Parts: sequence; C-alpha cells; structure tokens
Amino acid sequence: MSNSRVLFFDTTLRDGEQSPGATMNMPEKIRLARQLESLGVDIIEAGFPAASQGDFEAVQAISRTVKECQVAGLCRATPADIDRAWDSIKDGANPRIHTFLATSPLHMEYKLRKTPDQVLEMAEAAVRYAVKHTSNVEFSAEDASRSDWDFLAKVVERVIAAGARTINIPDTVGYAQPDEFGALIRHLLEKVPNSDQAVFSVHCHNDLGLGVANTLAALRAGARQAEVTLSGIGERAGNAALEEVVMALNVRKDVYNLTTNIKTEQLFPSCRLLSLIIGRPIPANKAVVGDNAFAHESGIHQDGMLKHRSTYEIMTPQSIGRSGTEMVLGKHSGRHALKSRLEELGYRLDEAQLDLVFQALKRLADKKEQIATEDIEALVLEEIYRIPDKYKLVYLSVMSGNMAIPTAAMKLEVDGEEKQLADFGVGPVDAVFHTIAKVCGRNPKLLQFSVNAITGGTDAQGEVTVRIEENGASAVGRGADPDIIVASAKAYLNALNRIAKKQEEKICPRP
Ligand SMILES: CC(=O)SCCNC(=O)CCNC(=O)[C@H](O)C(C)(C)COP(=O)(O)OP(=O)(O)OC[C@H]1O[C@@H](n2cnc3c(N)ncnc32)[C@H](O)[C@@H]1OP(=O)(O)O
Ligand SMILES: CC(C)C(=O)C(=O)O
Repeated sequence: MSNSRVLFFDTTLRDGEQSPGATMNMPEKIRLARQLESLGVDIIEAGFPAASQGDFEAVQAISRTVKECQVAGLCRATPADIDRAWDSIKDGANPRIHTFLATSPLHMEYKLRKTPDQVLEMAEAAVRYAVKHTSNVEFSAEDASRSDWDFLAKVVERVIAAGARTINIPDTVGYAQPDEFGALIRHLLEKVPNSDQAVFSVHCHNDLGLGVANTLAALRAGARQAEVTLSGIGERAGNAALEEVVMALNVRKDVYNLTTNIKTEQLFPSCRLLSLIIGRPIPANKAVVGDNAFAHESGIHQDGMLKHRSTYEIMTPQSIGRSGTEMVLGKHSGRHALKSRLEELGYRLDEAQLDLVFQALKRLADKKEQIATEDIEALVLEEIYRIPDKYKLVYLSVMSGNMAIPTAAMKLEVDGEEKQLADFGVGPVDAVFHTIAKVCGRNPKLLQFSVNAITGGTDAQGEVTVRIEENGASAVGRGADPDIIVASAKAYLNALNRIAKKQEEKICPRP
C-alpha cells in the first residue's frame, strides 16, 4: 500500500456505543456496519466481545456479514478476553484482534496496580498470545499521551517484536495538544527501531475539542491509521469525527497529500443513519454534516454565494452526500437572495415589487424565527398580487379569554380615511369580523372560515381563508400572519375588498 494512504478505522460500534444513550441493538449494528462498508472504511471495530453475550453475538454477526472491511474486536490484555474476541471474529473475511493496555504512570499505578515492568511483560505476552490466532493484531497503549515517551517507545518496540502489525497511540482523555501529539508520533516513528514493521494509528478523544486536530497532526507526522467515529460520538465528549478528518484531508490535499478509501458522498447518509438509530439529532452547527453546514443566511454571504459559491463554501454539499446549498431567507438576508429565491419559485418581480416583498420579509423575520418557502409565497400574494385595497388594516388589538368578553379594537383605512372602533363578539375572530363590518359599513355573511398553519412549529405563519357573501356577490379572501387573529382580519378585509371591487366593476364596467 502506498505510504500516502490513510486507513480509516471506524469505532462507532465500539467507542461510539460507549457514549451514554447510544446503545444499539443487533439489527441496528448490522445495518450501520453495512453502511460503514458502503462508506469505504477499512476497519470496523464492531464491539468489545468480552463485555457481554450480546456484544459477542453482535460482533460475530457483523464479522459474518461484512466482506469488504476488516472487522476488529477489542479486548483487554488477557488470554480470556483475547480468546473471546477471536471467537467472535474468526468467521469473518478479515478479522483483527485489537488488544490494549494502559502505559501511563497514572493508569499503571492506580488502575492496573502494576509496575512498568509488569505492564511491559503483559503487553508483550498479550500480543504473543493474540498472534497465535491471527497475524492481524493491533496493540493500543491506552493513555499513551500521558505516558513517558521513552517507556512508551519500549512498549511499542516489544509489541511489534511480538507480532503486532498496528500500533495505536490513543489520546485517551483528550489531553494532548496538536503540536505535542504530532511530535510524539514522530518521536515513536524515529526512536522505535522496528517502527517500519507496523502501521501507526491514533485514537483521539475530544475532551478539549481537539480530537480532529490531534488526529490530523498525527497523520502529518506519519501515522497512517485514524481511529474515528461517525459524528464524533464516543465516551465522554466523544472521539475525532470521521467526516471531519476525511473532509480535512480532502479539502486540504495541498497540506496533507494523503489519500483514503472513503466515498465522501456516503458521509451524510452514514451520519444520518447513525442519528436515526441512536435517536439523537445531528447538531445543526455540526461541521460537515450539520443542517447549517451548507446553509447561508446573511445577505452578504448569500450575495457572494450567488456570484461564486467558493466565496463561502470550501466543499460542495454534494461531495458529502447532501442535495444542495440552502439559502435561508431571514432577517439577515439581502435582496439578491430574495430575488433568486423568487425566481426559483417562478415570480419575476420588478425592482419596486421586489422592494415591497423585501420589506415585508424583514417585518416577518422580526416576528418569526424561520422563514419557509410557503411564507415567501404568502408574502408575494399579500404584497403584490392582491387588488388595490379599499379597506386597509392600520392596527388591531384583541382581548379574549375565559374571563373577558371578546373585544376587538381597531383602526382601518377606508378609502384613505382612518376610522377606528371597538366592539364585541362571541369569540375573538367574531369580534374582529363584526367590528370590521361595522367600520366599513357593510353586512356580509360569512360562508367559510379556515385556518391553515402554512409552516410548522408554534411560530408558524397561519393562513386564514374566508368566503363571504353580500347582496348576491361572494368572494374569497386570504390573509397570512404569525398571529392567527391578525391573519383572520387580513383575510376578511381581503374578501371585503374583492366584493367591493366586484361591485365597483358592476357599476362602472371595464371598457
Ligand atoms: C479507553 C477505553 O475505551 S477501554 C474500553 C472500555 N470498554 C469497556 O470497558 C467495555 C465494557 N466493559 C465491561 O463490560 C466490563 O468492564 C468488563 C466485562 C470488560 C470487565 O468487567 P469486570 O471483570 O467486572 O471488571 P471491571 O470492569 O470492574 O474492572 C476492570 C478490570 O480490568 C483491568 N483492566 C483494565 N484494563 C485492562 C487491560 N487493558 N488489560 C487487562 N486488564 C485490564 C482493571 O485493572 C480491572 O482489574 P481488577 O478487577 O483486577 O481491578
Ligand atoms: C482502547 C483504546 C483504543 C481507547 O479506546 C482509548 O484509549 O481511548
């Protein structure tokens, strides 16, 4: 294999599952393993077979299913754990025993209660035992980043001599800093006399948010296997995120000059599948795969994107398996983005019309967190395609509740003249309609009233449709607003305006 090729060792099913609340059942694990195979990872760490019968069976089932990747089982440095791991993976196409032992003074003294010499012997013995089953043995020096470098180098030399073909250097508690971690890998590659007989790997935790940075630093220093998880799930703050490491290598080929077998278009589908399985949404601001990773809201960015997408995107959404960039229309958007969205929707507005819709968008965005396509369409209908109004709403205030008589107080513009009134009704909508009719001096009959939440959530914009009839003429009116009572008033006025227009046209028919 070329020296520029990085092996991806995915441990979502093992370390990822150690993330509280991320437990998966057997069919879910098999489904995810198949997806990891499609993604092109080189090694799947399927579990810790000695942990439970369920883990053993899941690792075994995955080993028997997956054909394209190696399947690893993690085990402590004891014959019993190693045998258990081997039994679970031995039927697979390419099984790997992954055994580990801590090498830091802290872990050796307090956790293992062993001297460095005992740990050295135990590590060597474990690898010697494991290679009786397979030559594909990986050894991890747990808490390597807090270990004495010379002692660590000694352990690494001994386990390579015992037959380990992959040496993993974990930053178990996410303590390392990128420069330091890169230097550690370089030190081991240079100082361990038989380092050329093994692939050096890293496994970085994210306690200080440096999992990906440390992994990349290690790859630059010569490590050629990255142990990662989808979306960075894992023990405590998680592990280095697979998708972030992969895309950093891809986007910054100029820096790393490394290749992988990962099909990047499978990154989003893989993280999404994981999210569905563990019932945990991908955070919106998650690098590479979050919902906002390819969403642009501010006007200056949207304008830049419309002129040249590389102004604000360093990779394409398609490259990670998403359908496209999203221009989020909201309070930070500008006219260029609005115009482009309107054109996509088939509306070609002149500058004055665009300005009207733009101002309405800003007003709506001040009240409503997310503006949906339906909101934009409602704004166009409201601002552009409605007939000139005889009656206009200036303001409306409604009081209602189970301890008050529903009252509507409003100011309307009737043929350019402002009129105001307050009156009662059976409910708030009735009070509004009743008062509007009185102010306008009309007496229509309400035939139909319907409310439709045109976007989801409690901040949805509501669209009200009414049908009214007066003196044989009927009309439909629509109004949209996040406040359903205001939307009702707008709809009612819209219908009244249409009836008035019809009546006007009867008296003075168009030529
Ligand atoms: C950094 C990591 O992510 S390491 C992997 C973490 N994953 C897991 O722990 C998998 C789930 N674990 C389990 O199900 C259980 O811990 C088991 C089945 C593995 C072991 O359970 P128990 O036998 O009850 O032991 P327990 O977990 O309480 O303690 C761990 C023992 O293993 C020892 N140990 C820890 N690491 C190693 C190692 N790499 N090699 C050998 N022994 C080890 C500890 O010193 C302790 O030994 P002691 O009982 O003599 O004090
Ligand atoms: C056992 C090793 C690989 C590990 O998970 C760690 O050190 O974090």
